[in-house]
Formats: sequence, C-alpha cells, structure tokens
Amino acid sequence: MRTLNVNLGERSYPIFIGQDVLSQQQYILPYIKGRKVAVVTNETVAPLYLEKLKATLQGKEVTAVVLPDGERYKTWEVLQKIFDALLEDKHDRATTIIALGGGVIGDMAGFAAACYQRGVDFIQVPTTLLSQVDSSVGGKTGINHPLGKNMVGAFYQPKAVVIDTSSLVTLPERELSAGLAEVIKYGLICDEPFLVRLEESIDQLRLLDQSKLSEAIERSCAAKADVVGADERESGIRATLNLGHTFGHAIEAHQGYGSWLHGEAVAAGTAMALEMSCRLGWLSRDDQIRALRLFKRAGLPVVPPASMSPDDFMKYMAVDKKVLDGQLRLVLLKRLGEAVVTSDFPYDTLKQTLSADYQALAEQLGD
Ligand SMILES: NC(=O)c1ccc[n+]([C@@H]2O[C@H](COP(=O)([O-])OP(=O)(O)OC[C@H]3O[C@@H](n4cnc5c(N)ncnc54)[C@H](O)[C@@H]3O)[C@@H](O)[C@H]2O)c1
Ligand SMILES: O=C(O)C(=O)C[C@@H](O)[C@H](O)[C@H](O)COP(=O)(O)O
Ligand SMILES: [Zn+2]
Repeated sequence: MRTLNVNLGERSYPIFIGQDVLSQQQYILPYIKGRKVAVVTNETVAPLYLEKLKATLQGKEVTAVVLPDGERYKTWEVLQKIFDALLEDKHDRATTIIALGGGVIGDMAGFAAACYQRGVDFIQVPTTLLSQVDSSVGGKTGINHPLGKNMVGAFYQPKAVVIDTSSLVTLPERELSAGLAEVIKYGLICDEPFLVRLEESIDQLRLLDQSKLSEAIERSCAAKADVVGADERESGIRATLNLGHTFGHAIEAHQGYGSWLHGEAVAAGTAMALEMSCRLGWLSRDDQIRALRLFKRAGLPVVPPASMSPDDFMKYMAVDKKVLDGQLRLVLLKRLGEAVVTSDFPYDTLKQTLSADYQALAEQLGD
C-alpha cells in the first residue's frame, strides 16, 4: 500500500494505492462524516464491485445510484438522476457521495457533489486505469455539451482517492490502452526518464503485470498531484496536463461522444501536437517517431479520423477552455519531457498541422 498526498492547504487529501484497498475500511470510513452515503456507479461496474464496497461501508446507510454506462451519458439529464436519488432518500449536507467507476462516473459524481445542496463531501474510487492515473485526482468535475467536451463543471476536490489496483483485472483491453495514453502523457510533458521506463515496460503493462502497473499508477498520480498542488485552477502549469486534448476533445465531440474513447482521442490528438511541435522546429523528427511508436505499442491510434477536415477541428478547438480572450492556446513540446502552453505560433503552422499526412507517419513506425 502506498499513500501520496495532494497538497492544497485545507483541501488537501490522500491518494491510497494498493491491491484490494476497496475492502479495507481504514482507507474509506475515516473520510465519511455522516450516516448516509450515496454510491454513484454504472450498470457495468455495479455487478463487479458494488457489493464489495457496500461490505466495506457496513454500518452506513447506502443509496446506490446506478447510471447507464458510457461517455454519451455524461449529460445534464443523467446528472439529474443523481439529484433525484439523493432527494428521494433524503440525503442532507452530512452525506458523502462515493464515485465508483471510471472517469465518466468520477466527473459526474464529483460535479453532483459540488452542486448538491451547494456542496457535499465526495470520495473517488476509480476503477479504470485512466481514472486511476488521472481523472480521480485534481478535482476537475463536469459534464459534456454537444458543442464541446467538459464544458459545464466545477473544480471540486475529493476528500480521498482510493485506488484498488486489483479492479483492473476486469477491465477490457481497449480501456486499458486508453488509460495508457494519459500515462504516456506524463512522460511527454514532464518526465523523460518515465518515458524510457514505459518503453521498457509497455508490453508488461498491457499484460496487467501488477508491479509494473502499480509503479506506473504511482508515478502518474505523483506527477499529477505535484501539478495540481502548484496550480489547482489551471491558471498556469496545470494546462500542460491538457497535452493533445485540444485536438482530442475535438475528435470526441465531432465523432460523437463514446465513439472514440477519451484516451484514444488524446493519443491521436497528441500525435497532432507532436507534429506541430516539429513544424515549429522544437521537437526532432526522431523524438516524434519515438513517441508515436510508444503510443502504437500501447495499442493506441496515432492517426486522426480521416472524416475530419481542418474546419471540423477548428469548430471545436475555438471553444476549448484554454482559449483566452478569443486567443487559442495549445500545449506543445519543446522536447520530450518539456511542455509549454503557447499562443505564439503562426496560424499557417496550425493549418498545416491540421492537414498533415498522419497515415504516412504511422507507416514509418513499423510493427
Ligand atoms: N477530471 C479529470 O481530470 C479527467 C481526466 C481524464 C479524463 N477525464 C474524463 O474521464 C472520462 C474517461 O474515463 P474512463 O476512460 O475511465 O472511461 P469510462 O468511465 O467510460 O470507463 C470506461 C469503461 O470501463 C468500464 N469499467 C470501469 N471500471 C471497470 C472495471 N474495473 N472492469 C470492467 N469495466 C470497467 C466502464 O463502465 C466503461 O464502460 C472522460 O469523460 C474524460 O473526459 C477526466
Ligand atoms: O486535470 C487536468 O487538468 C487535465 O487536463 C487532465 C485531462 O487528462 C482531462 O482529460 C481533463 O478532464 C481535461 O480537462 P479540460 O479542462 O480540458 O476539460
Ligand atoms: Zn484527459
């Protein structure tokens, strides 16, 4: 069992990482102040882990809120179902909401916690790799809008993050790969030695090697906790966690939420950010290929959808949350392990990036 901390003054909280922590009361009960708990989960995760969590919550009055599964349900309408259940079971301000599931559940349950009676406590119990390395930490909560990803939400920190690495054994392979996209992201933005480590261990990670997974989760959470601790509300360095997301969110929204998984869209979006970093003369072509090869070995796409035109991208990128006063800002790489957030690029370079031949690049990667 490993414990990390997100240091945010009075909003600080622990991240517990280990096998079977979900069954251990000492990692959950101290963070619940009242009698009542609402566990928000979905129809896929509930049959796998809800009873286990309920056993840990013995002595508490538990309302289970089981939502439909999928990115396309990260909406106002489905959020409302959480409020319906809380009110029907008379939850008051002493209640605690527990998010049991992947990033979709975590983002929605966290947003519900931020809004319900103007704010109640919540705990993250992430069960996908992506949610364990990224979404459960840092307090970004919210829902999608048809015109843009995560467009309505709040910064609202959990009281604790409980990462049970054994839950990954039931995760479909495609979802594991999606999580690896965000793991690779940390190497690219701030930790080149981690990238080397991932190059060595990527095959074992895909085979669910528990020790390699724990190491990758811990290193990812440590990187995220550092960045969030330094810049909780994204006025500076936190935006680097958005590498590949301006392009990736456009892919998710344009293709229809859920058609491309978030991690897949981030991987293809990062391929575009790498291309632009090369075109600006920052990243070398060799390093670009090295990064693309790692995504490919992780089972991730590096070619954006052929059906998307530069105008399709621009439509969604224009409302990205990093746009400031009408000016688009992008996360790009100066080199592997060093990201920058910048609006200082020629518009032509962006246009060329949006219409570059990613298929030809992918063909250079080999097997
Ligand atoms: N708040 C943040 O900082 C942040 C960071 C990254 C991503 N996100 C958001 O997270 C979402 C993506 O999260 P995700 O990749 O976890 O997707 P997800 O929540 O849709 O989960 C992926 C799939 O795995 C299933 N699942 C979950 N745990 C399982 C388990 N242990 N075994 C078997 N199946 C399981 C889910 O039911 C779902 O079908 C996106 O909405 C993205 O925008 C938020
Ligand atoms: O925590 C952050 O900050 C991130 O940017 C992490 C991202 O991986 C995540 O997808 C986040 O939800 C994107 O945030 P958004 O503000 O671009 O919606
Ligand atoms: Zn992301």
